[in-house]
Amino acid sequence: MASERFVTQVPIRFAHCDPAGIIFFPQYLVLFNGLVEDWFNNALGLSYADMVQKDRVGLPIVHLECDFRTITRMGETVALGLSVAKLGNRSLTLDVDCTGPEGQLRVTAQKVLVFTSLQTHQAISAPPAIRRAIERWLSSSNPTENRS
Ligand SMILES: CC(C)(COP(=O)(O)OP(=O)(O)OC[C@H]1O[C@@H](n2cnc3c(N)ncnc32)[C@H](O)[C@@H]1OP(=O)(O)O)[C@@H](O)C(=O)NCCC(=O)NCCSC(=O)c1cc(O)c2ccccc2c1O
Repeated sequence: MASERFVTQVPIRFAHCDPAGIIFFPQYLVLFNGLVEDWFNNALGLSYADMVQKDRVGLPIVHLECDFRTITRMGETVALGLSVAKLGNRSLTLDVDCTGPEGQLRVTAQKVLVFTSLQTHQAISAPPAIRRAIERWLSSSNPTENRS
């Protein structure tokens, strides 16, 4: 699939870290979930809150692979990046990563998300408006740097 990429800068705070001042590993998963929300809101032009609260569409994770390569410390600002590996029928596979201020790769991960009905908690086809927005973003020529 196309290699369009969404990037956002995130300050690493006290609450992200263990007593050693190093980011605690589950926090990466929280940050990567926020990255998906930011991608919806700021790159796809879709409100993630509306998807969940109005449309009652869920996007739970069903598969995760993660490599932790270098530590990240409190006080650093890191870049979180996202690209679409595969847009399936009911699933969306995303490659996400975290890089340090000097561009060192800290974490790489691949996650598979599934569109669900929040009424039934069963898988559903990707809603057409979401599919169209992702396809439009994939075919656009400029990588998105989130500046919010
Ligand atoms: C999500 C499920 C209900 C899916 O059930 P099932 O796997 O039976 O569905 P299908 O067989 O139809 O498959 C759909 C689709 O997904 C692909 N797939 C399924 N499993 C995997 C896998 N392990 N690895 C790779 N791919 C998989 C499959 O190939 C199909 O792809 P197509 O593109 O071909 O259609 C069920 O799996 C389930 O309920 N799982 C538990 C999910 C869970 O509890 N996750 C962890 C916590 S939830 C969470 O973190 C979460 C995060 C959010 O951001 C949310 C946002 C909004 C609402 C809720 C959120 C949320 O709960």
